Amino acid sequence: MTPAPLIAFRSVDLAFGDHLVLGKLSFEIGRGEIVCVVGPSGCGKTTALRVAAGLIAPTRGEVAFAGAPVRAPRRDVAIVFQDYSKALLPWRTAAGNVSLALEAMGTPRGRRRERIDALLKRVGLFAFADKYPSQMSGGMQQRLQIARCLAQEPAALMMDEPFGALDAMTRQSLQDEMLEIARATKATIFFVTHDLEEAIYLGDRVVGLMPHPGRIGIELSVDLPRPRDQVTTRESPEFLRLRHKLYDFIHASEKGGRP
Ligand SMILES: Nc1ncnc2c1ncn2[C@@H]1O[C@H](COP(=O)(O)OP(=O)(O)OP(=O)(O)O)[C@@H](O)[C@H]1O
Repeated sequence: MTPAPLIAFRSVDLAFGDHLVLGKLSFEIGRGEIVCVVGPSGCGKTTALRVAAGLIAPTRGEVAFAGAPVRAPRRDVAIVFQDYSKALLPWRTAAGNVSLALEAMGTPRGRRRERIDALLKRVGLFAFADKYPSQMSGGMQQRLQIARCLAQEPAALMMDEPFGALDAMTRQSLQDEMLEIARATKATIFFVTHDLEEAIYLGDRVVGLMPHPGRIGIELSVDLPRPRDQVTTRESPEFLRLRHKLYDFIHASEKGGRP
C-alpha cells in the first residue's frame, strides 16, 4: 500500500473575482518528497503554494495536509519567500531573527541559545550570529531565512522562488545546502521555480502547470541518483532528457496548446 500523501490538492479551483487562476488542480506530495512546480509566468504557481500553505482558501475543492483540510497557516509548515529582505527583521541580528521563530514556538529562554547555535551552524552562519541582515550578502540573508524557518521544525517547507534573486554561484551552493537540509530533516518540500534545470536538479518529481486556468500539464519523475552533483548530475543523459521534455512543455504551454 502506498503511504498517504502529506499534501493533497483535490480538485482545487481558485478564482480572484471572475478570474479563474487554478482549475480543478489535483496532485499529491508524499512525505519526505521534493516536488518542484514549474510553468509559464502567471500560470498560478505561487497561488498554488499559497493555497497549500493556508494563506488563501480555495474557491472549490480542498488541499489536505496529513489528511486534514488546510484552513489556515500551520505551525508545522514554513514558507521561504524569494524576498529575504522583507522576511527578516533588520533591527535584529542573525541570532535574534532565529530567536524570533523560537519565541513564537514557545521555546523556553534557557533552551533558545543552544537551538539558535545549532540552526545557524546548519546553514553555515554560526560565525555571523551577531551580524545584522544589512551586514550580510543576499545568499547569507536567504540562508538566515531558511534557518528561521527550520526553527519551526516544519514537516513541510514551501519555497517560492527562494533562490531567484541570487547570482548563479550562490544559487548553486544554496541548492546543495537545501538538499542536505532535506536529507537531514526529511522535510517534505514544495518548491516553486522558473528555472527548469533547478527543478530537475532538486526534485524527486517535477510538476508543470499549464495556464488559464492553472492545471497539471506534465508530471515527470526524476530518477537521478542522490546525492546530486552540480557537474555530473547536470551532464547526465537523463538530466538532459528531462530538460528537453520540460522545455518542450513550457514552449507549447506558452503558445497556449498542450505539447
Ligand atoms: N491577490 C490577487 N488578486 C488578484 N489576482 C491575483 C492575485 N494573486 C495572483 N493573481 C493573479 O493570478 C495569476 C497567477 O498568479 P501567480 O503569482 O500565482 O502566478 P505564477 O505562476 O506564480 O507567476 P510568476 O511565475 O510570474 O511568479 C496571475 O494572473 C496574477 O495576476
